[in-house]
Amino acid sequence: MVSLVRAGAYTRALRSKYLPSLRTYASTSSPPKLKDKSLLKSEAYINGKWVSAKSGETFAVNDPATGTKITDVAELSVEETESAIKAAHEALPTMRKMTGRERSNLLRAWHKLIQENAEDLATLITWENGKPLADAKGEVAYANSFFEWFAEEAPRLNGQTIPASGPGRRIYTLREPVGVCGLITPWNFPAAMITRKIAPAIAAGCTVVAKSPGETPLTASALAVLAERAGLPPGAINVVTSLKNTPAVGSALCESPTVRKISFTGSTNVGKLLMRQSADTLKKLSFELGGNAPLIVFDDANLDTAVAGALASKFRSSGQTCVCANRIYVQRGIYDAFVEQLAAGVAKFNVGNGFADGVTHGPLIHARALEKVDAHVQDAIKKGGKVLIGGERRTDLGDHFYAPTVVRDMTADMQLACEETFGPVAGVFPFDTEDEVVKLANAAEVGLAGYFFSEDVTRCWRVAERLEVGMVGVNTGMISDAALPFGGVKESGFGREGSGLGIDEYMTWKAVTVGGV
Ligand SMILES: NC(=O)c1ccc[n+]([C@@H]2O[C@H](COP(=O)([O-])OP(=O)(O)OC[C@H]3O[C@@H](n4cnc5c(N)ncnc54)[C@H](O)[C@@H]3O)[C@@H](O)[C@H]2O)c1
Ligand SMILES: O=CCCC(=O)O
Repeated sequence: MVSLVRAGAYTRALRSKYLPSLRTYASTSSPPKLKDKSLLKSEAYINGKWVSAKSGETFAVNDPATGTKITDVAELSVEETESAIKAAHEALPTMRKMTGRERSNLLRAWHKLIQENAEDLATLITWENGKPLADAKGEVAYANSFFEWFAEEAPRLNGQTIPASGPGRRIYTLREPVGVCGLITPWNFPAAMITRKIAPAIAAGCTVVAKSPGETPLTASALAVLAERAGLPPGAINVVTSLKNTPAVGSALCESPTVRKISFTGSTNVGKLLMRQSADTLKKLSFELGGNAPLIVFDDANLDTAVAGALASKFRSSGQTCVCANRIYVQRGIYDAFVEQLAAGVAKFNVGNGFADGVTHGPLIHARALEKVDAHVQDAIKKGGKVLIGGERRTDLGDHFYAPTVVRDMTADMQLACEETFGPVAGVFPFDTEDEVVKLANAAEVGLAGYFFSEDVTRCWRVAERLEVGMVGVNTGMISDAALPFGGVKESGFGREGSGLGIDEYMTWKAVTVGGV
């Protein structure tokens, strides 16, 4: 409590220092408008048709900034998921028969439509997810870059010729689409998480049943409207919407013998469940799961670069990305200067409704997310952490807002050290030596992203190799790129999305041996 009281005074001091740029916004009053209203869909998309649930059931999609309902969306059942799987299966020969160039052209047409409708797509993202409109526009561009990237990959699905071990035989390989793919994605990037899967699947010649996130289904459905306009054949892309029925829909996808591949982005616990459910049909799997990224600042770092990197990585989407820095380790020689400058950077944030001008950070997705964030902050305070800024709910803005927070004097026994917060809390831990911090960084069960800041080139090589993660940012807090092989190690899952590797997740290698040559 004492440290919170002090934090309040400190926050006020920082705020008054930066007041000219510090504004907060209450909820905007009128609902957002789309230029093309037909992009707002309440139905699911199966076999080229927009369908309601046979049961008539729906679920509400709410604006996390205001709590108001945007619309009701069809709550699909297992039976309807099975009809989507059937449609995808029937569309498979059409997609397989196309040349890579033809599939590339479909992706290009879709890419062009996304560009043309970028503003509406960004509006939908901000509306259902809450992130600031500028970030939502950035997400649309990022999401669309996967169409461009995999449109370029589709015509180049080359196999190999391999010299055989004995005489008279020749070996060559064919790369073939794996088949019907079940895609399950989360709410934090309503566009990019789904395009990162659909684009390589279509490029490879697969068909898909995408289960859109229950919290944010509207962006995925708008993308399906554009897929239809781009000329994707019926059944090639199916979008199943559900909230309450999500576990049943998920197991229908995992247990179906027709579905040959599951690609999932979400938490490690749900990933483990889906892996168990997929075991009986031995599916190909790609899992992009939870992270708990370490961000390390060595004494020899450039302080400004390190602070900018930490602010960008930690507070992107209000801390709700799987690659957000979660544990910030700072060497003792630079510790006090770093935490001061980090808190000063946070004081410049504008928290509010993502549609309001100048807002840099929006709400969290739902009440559960806020509870976890607050529990991590309270636990840190109880164990000796000192809140420099934030540390409280912003009930003045709405039910889902949490003040961006910096806590210093963090220790390894705190919850935030062991669990992904998935919210706007920067917990800063002091350390003394490189060996010590590498050990701390690698102590997590997960290993998705890791970051460090140092101007010593030999250290840069060494630490990049020592971190047990799938992706490392050296002197940068921003790593996301369609060109990057995105994925983790340990309990962050397996498989890579984007890059030259991403398409292989949707293909199989067939080896052909020709005898009597
Ligand atoms: N590695 C990555 O690329 C990546 C990206 C985004 C989020 N994540 C992780 O996701 C987590 C945050 O999202 P969350 O808490 O909503 O995760 P979550 O696993 O609870 O839900 C993610 C999505 O999975 C689906 N889902 C949930 N339960 C399911 C079930 N029983 N069967 C089938 N599908 C189910 C839902 O559509 C949901 O939107 C964090 O751990 C974060 O690190 C990872
Ligand atoms: O949240 C996970 C994905 C974030 C990204 O692709 O940058």
